[in-house]
Amino acid sequence: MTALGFEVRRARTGDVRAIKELVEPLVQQRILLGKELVVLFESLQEFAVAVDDAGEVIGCGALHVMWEDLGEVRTLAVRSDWLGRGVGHALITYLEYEARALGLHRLFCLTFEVDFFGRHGFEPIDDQLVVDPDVYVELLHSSDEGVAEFLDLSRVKPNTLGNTRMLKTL
Ligand SMILES: CC(=O)SCCNC(=O)CCNC(=O)[C@H](O)C(C)(C)COP(=O)(O)OP(=O)(O)OC[C@H]1O[C@@H](n2cnc3c(N)ncnc32)[C@H](O)[C@@H]1OP(=O)(O)O
Repeated sequence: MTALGFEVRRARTGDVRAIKELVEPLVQQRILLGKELVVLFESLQEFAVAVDDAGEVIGCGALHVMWEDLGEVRTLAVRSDWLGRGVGHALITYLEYEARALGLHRLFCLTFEVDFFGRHGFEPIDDQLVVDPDVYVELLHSSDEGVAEFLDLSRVKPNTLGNTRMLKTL
């Protein structure tokens, strides 16, 4: 038994289907960007999961490296029966630790959960460009949809409507 009834650990291949199941309703509500199973397997090393004492996945979150100093928190979700019990806090704490270990100094997120991220030190950045113009041009070469959202490209605008762009300095 763990003290809080759950623990956060690096994700394993055996967690991927549970992650997909956990995020699917949020994808349907357009809260999270949808990812096919193959994409989840391919980005497995980015993921952390929260598991209850029975080993069931009750939360997930991912850290995507975008540039030398810049990363993004992605796909943070907690199962509805576990909300408000510190699982989200534990996941974001884990991802921030990983970010620092990787040498990142800034974390971006695009979210409706402004209060939650605000309490964890993220601040809204509106339309502010947070990378130098030369880095912006480099990032345009990325085929990643999340990076396109970060760059606020017009083709992804339907995905980002109503979300708040936030940044935290680590
Ligand atoms: C970048 C992106 O991924 S954006 C997408 C973000 N995710 C979503 O929008 C999906 C839907 N939302 C969720 O899944 C969740 O609401 C999350 C992930 C945002 C937060 O997860 P939760 O596990 O509920 O967060 P957590 O329990 O840590 O904090 C929520 C509240 O519980 C309280 N809480 C209760 N117990 C604890 C505890 N032991 N430790 C910390 N906080 C606790 C917190 O104080 C907080 O209260 P507050 O909101 O009044 O400040």
